[in-house]
Amino acid sequence: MDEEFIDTISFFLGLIFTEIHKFKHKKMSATELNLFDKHFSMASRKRILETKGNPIKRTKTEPSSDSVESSKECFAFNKVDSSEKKIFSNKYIYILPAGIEKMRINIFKNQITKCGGTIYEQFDSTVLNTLSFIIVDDKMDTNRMCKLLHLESYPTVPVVKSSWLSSCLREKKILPFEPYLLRIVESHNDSTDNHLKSSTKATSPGPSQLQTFLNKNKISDSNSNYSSSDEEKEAGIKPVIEALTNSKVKPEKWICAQSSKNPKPNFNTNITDMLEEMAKTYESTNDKWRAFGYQKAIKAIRNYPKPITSWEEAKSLPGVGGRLADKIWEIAQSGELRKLKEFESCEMTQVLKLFTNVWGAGPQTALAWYQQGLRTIDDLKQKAHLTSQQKVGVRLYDELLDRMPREEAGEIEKVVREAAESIQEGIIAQACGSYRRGKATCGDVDVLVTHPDGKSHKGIFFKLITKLKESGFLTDDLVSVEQTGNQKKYLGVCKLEGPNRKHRRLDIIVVPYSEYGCALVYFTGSAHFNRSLRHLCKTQNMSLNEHALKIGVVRKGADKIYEGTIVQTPTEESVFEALKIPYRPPEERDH
Ligand SMILES: Nc1ccn([C@H]2C[C@H](O)[C@@H](COP(=O)(O)OP(=O)(O)OP(=O)(O)O)O2)c(=O)n1
Ligand SMILES: [Mn+2]
Repeated sequence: MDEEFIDTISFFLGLIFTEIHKFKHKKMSATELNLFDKHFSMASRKRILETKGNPIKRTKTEPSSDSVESSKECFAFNKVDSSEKKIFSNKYIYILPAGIEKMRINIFKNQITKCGGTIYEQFDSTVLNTLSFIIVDDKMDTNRMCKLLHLESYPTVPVVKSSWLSSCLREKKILPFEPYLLRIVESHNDSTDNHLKSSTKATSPGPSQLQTFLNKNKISDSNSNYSSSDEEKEAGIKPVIEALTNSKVKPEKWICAQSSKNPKPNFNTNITDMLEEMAKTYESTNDKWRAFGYQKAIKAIRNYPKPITSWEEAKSLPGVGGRLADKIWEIAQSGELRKLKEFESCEMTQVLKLFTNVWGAGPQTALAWYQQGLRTIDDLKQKAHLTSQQKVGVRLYDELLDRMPREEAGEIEKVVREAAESIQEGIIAQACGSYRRGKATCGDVDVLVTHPDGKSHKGIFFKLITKLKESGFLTDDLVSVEQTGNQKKYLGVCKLEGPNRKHRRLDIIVVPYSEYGCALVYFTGSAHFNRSLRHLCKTQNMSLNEHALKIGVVRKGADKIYEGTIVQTPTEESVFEALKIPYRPPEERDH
């Protein structure tokens, strides 16, 4: 995907996160609850009778042994084997996936099946008669649920929030629906009846028993503002997006306008540490947007000038919605986060984290390995089908995860520089990345190579790599050559001579001198600093990447209609100048 496109999506997503609000739940009275339970128990008895011999197709999820195992841990299903507790026998369940993490859905499905229940993989109105209940995300509201399920009104089966299911699984019994039932949306104005009509689009001829009951008792919800009608939703979000699309960020309002040096103290490290762990977990389970949401919130919390002392304070931060505010508040109050503990005790999450740390393996590969029953790095070594990169990643697992002291990165830079100079006089070889930003430790070394005469860089790439291999410095290749335009990149592993040396990741990038200014900015980073520069560019009809800075770019939405023209930027300083921002030394770009 185009990086600019990702920037745009990330930016708007952040915005939308900020726009989402949570409203407090009102509870049903005991009488209301009794009526409700009575209705549902009657309805479900009737359904069970009806379903005998009913030909409607149901798909039963195959409980794969590993995921059942993992969920056993996730829900503390130990000691008593859950299979002995068939709490969902004769229950036909549909889980509306919107808003529930993929992994959680899989766990639910496996657990329900193990507890004797039947999962409907597909929903359409014909299965309604046979369903026992519908599970929805805790944040779901009635309008949205009806819309997603293509229902004209609240269905005649209980619609229950997923936390009810979690509690049932944990306690190994069917708990009362209260307070987990999804209720009909009520208006903010007083004319409840009117609103009920419009909000539920009560178009069904002769309202159902449930509908009548709800109307009579004026049951109200809760999350009404989160996602109401389409029109309301569009009216709320679209203008904000339009306003932002049209906005021009002035250079002085640029996201990274502050130097990263002497960063503000973080008054909420306990919170950001735990949320970081959550974000990492979501990354390893391929839940990119959730991970992004957490990262955005973490940034806001880091910048917050004092310890967070209330839920409202947490909720007021950019990027923090109600559910995240709940978590922040939970940490602030108790020093713990149940959800994180759940993750930590969940085998699958832990194994996915372990596997996504293998160089060359992403979340999908990690999941595939997990599904094959592999659990440890040794399992991978012995049983997995590995690419050549993953073989290196597995063999050097611990060493490649270890960050090196910056002094060692300096030594590696020196070896590459001396080899390059011995091939071509006057060559420039500069370690960029975290090393150039002055970080105390480096994950890898990113050496940028060029020649000021504008032509001698050509042909150096293969000579340099060969030389470093012959000397035994480069031990493994990950990507032998990756060509983008006029730049060539090598990704591999090196090891300095001497005792107690570890294998380290090394990238070597050879660029023409004409692209050196932009390449230096790009490979020095940080990645966040680069994103902020690209965002700034967009507001000035420019574009920036590792090759060039262009002006006069014409965009329509995420597309570039006109590519613009290259501005000569021979030095890093000239890039900043063209962007109309003051030069920022590398150590002040560590955002
Ligand atoms: N998605 C990315 C990845 C990298 N980069 C740029 C900025 C980084 O600073 C530089 C080097 O990438 P690294 O992944 O090596 O990151 P760092 O060197 O900053 O950190 P580390 O110490 O983890 O290597 O490339 C980027 O702009 N966007
Ligand atoms: Mn690096």
